[in-house]
Amino acid sequence: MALSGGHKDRGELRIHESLDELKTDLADYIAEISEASVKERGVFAIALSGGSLIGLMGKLCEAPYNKTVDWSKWYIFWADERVVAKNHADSNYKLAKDGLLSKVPIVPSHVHSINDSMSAEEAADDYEFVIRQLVKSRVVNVSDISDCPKFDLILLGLGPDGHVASMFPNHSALNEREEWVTFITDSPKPPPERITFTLPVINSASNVAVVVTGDSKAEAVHLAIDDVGPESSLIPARMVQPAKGKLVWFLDKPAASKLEASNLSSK
Ligand SMILES: O=C(O)[C@H](O)[C@@H](O)[C@H](O)[C@H](O)COP(=O)(O)O
Repeated sequence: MALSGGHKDRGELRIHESLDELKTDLADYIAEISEASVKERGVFAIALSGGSLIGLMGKLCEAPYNKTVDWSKWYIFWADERVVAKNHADSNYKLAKDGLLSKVPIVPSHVHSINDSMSAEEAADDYEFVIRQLVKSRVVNVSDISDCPKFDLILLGLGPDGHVASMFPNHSALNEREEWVTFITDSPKPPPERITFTLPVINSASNVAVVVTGDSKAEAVHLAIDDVGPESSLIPARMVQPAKGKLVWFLDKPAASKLEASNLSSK
């Protein structure tokens, strides 16, 4: 790793020399959390996002991870999903299936994608219901400080506008405190209809990783992590603050290029 660092409440920063190095570090990190969760709870509940994340997780399909990870214990969820058919090019489920899930021995019944035959509102309610049943049976752990689900790991990408999952700047979805899963019909990033985990769910996870590459994200990374004053408080990624869990940023050098040096140290 080129640089690492941390910020008092913005988590651990891992800045990588190359995409290859980032991909290896990300695969190691996910494999370690999977192993620890299976040891502690017998299962591993992971929530994915869309975008470049799935490609950056690609090493998990290769040796040694394809053989060493206990795939039979994985339960897959989506932190956000586009409300389109599962075989549509915009589907985050399809992206993950083609890029990851079809290449490793995950149990098909452990893959919890949204119901794609419903409206966005119905799909959000239905997905929350599914998660509630799995919290009851403890496939998904429960938070000890709220009634929220406590996913073992939630993986997020970051948009150039600072969005995470499908929570966009200045959108009312950011204020949702009751629901676990909400919906939007006016996403500024197409397609417009999406469902998304809410901040209470993201911030109840045991581990949250935000995976960001490329210089188009440098300003959003700076606003999400550095102490830059009031304008940054509206950045959705800055609202990712796990209450008791651990937050880690996986960055490449271009994405980290606007970070203040005081948060970093060479490795
Ligand atoms: O469904 C989505 O659109 C995503 O879940 C979204 O939140 C994504 O993670 C970011 O937009 C980053 O996407 P990129 O990594 O492709 O820029």
